[in-house]
Amino acid sequence: MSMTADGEIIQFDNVGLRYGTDREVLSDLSFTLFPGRFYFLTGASGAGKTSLLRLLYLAQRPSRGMIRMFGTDAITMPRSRLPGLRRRIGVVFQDFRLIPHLSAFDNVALPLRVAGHQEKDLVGPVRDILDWVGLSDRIDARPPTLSGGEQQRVAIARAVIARPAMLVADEPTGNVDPEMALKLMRLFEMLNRQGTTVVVATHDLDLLRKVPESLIMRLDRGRLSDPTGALRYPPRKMQ
Ligand SMILES: Nc1ncnc2c1ncn2[C@@H]1O[C@H](COP(=O)(O)OP(=O)(O)OP(=O)(O)O)[C@@H](O)[C@H]1O
Repeated sequence: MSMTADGEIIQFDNVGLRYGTDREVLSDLSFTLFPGRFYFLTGASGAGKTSLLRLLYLAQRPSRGMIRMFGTDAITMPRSRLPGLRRRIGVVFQDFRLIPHLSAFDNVALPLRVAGHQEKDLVGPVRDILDWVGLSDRIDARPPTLSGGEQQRVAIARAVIARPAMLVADEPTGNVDPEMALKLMRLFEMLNRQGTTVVVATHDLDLLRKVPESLIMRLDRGRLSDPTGALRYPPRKMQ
């Protein structure tokens, strides 16, 4: 049974974001994300997708409004709680952001080492997850020697090695070919079926059709709409 099986995982209430003194790039965002669901965030370039994801993975504070995450008020909580909360969120970027001089193994092991896991305890899980993304024969390879699709699979393995409750991906298929994009979506779907809440930002509308059970959030110049009712969808019954 997942720790987050009940209630909401994330709640935004009247959230706004401006950078410096410019106009707001996100306005009046009120929505709830429920555990175990698969969300797409769509919208034109500049609509604010990356900004919203940065709020979701706690890389950015909003200028106004309330954000609750995993039952904690993310705005008023002491800063010392931030790392603990962040550890429950895995992040995948369009440009992979792997550490080039570390092997695939060491890139994936990093979150566990940072969290203080013993070497003897992490070798098995890291090998298993690299096997799961289909890279058991590239464990010692450094990122610059891997293809885009291989690098993105290392990045996905790194994002989920610590078993996050939520996986956030910002245009994860932007730098891979359509066939690999489909494979990556299948990995996200598999994680979702195991209970991970998934949020994928993309402007690729074809991708949305690849995950029929997904819920769609649309950003238009910083404002959200929900063509499929994603924002008020009830939690899926846990089996
Ligand atoms: N650090 C920043 N400082 C100032 N303005 C920013 C900053 N980051 C983003 N913006 C502005 O905020 C708006 C939304 O940008 P954001 O990157 O969130 O959109 P996006 O939907 O992800 O776009 P894209 O698909 O092109 O990446 C844009 O007008 C952008 O110029």
